[in-house]
Amino acid sequence: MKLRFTKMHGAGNDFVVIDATAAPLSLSNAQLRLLGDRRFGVGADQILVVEKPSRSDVDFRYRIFNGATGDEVEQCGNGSRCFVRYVRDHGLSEARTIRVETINNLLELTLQDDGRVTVNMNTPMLAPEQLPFTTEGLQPRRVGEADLWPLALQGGVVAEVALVSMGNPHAVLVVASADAAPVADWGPQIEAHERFPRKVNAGFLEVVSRNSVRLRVFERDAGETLACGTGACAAVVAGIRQGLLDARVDVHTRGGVLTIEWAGGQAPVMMTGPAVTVFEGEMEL
Ligand SMILES: N[C@H](CCC[C@H](N)C(=O)O)C(=O)O
Repeated sequence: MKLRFTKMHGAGNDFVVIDATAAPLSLSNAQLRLLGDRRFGVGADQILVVEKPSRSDVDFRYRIFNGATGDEVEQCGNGSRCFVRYVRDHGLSEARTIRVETINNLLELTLQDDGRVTVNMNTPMLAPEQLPFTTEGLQPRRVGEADLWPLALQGGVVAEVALVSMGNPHAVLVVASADAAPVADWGPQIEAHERFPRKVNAGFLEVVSRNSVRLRVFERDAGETLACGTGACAAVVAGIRQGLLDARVDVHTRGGVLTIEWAGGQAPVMMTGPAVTVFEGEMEL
């Protein structure tokens, strides 16, 4: 089958985007992994499939698959911004604000005049069972409003993590230096830790000031990406709850800057950042 696709990125987190609004598309796990493969396929952190919505009060539905495993996931912040650029550039919508459903959420996204996209990422979920995370036998350490959970890693190392779900699960560690953080060593251990039955995205957060942070994320089923949108949201929520950050924070990732705003409590997390089309292509699948 010949498949048309668009290659995009949001702050260096890259995607293959496919239009399935005209006809349903069912890609096998092997086909999804081939699309994501950086040697034998197109190469991308995630594959995004744009579909017609399942309900009348929403404009589109979009599905997200991690490129390395072909597994479907609940949420993708950088991907949601690229989704908006995609539907506008491909004439699928003229609207400036678009409502889109994912497998477990409903997002409202707005294309800004400067070309960036603002996404209402909804209220963060903070209960361990919402990630899920198994807590038995563990006692968290309270810092501000946040519970920091001790994760036993190899070599007697204990990593204290704050837990935040943005629809997908995140474990956030505060570190002295993002550049020097042991992302390659601790990232996979946290990602696959037995207390996360559905694995987890691991964020390494360096607080530069109350309005500026540096962040690296070892993503679930993707490894370290240049940016992680839901990871940036989770990190800012974790930092605010620990009393380290104000309500509006610039998150400096290796691929670019995302601006995250959260007023606390049940307020939604608002994420603003870039969405770039790199090229259009076609692949025999
Ligand atoms: N690896 C993530 C999905 C992609 C999230 C990330 N690319 C973003 O921008 O939020 C997970 O398995 O939950």
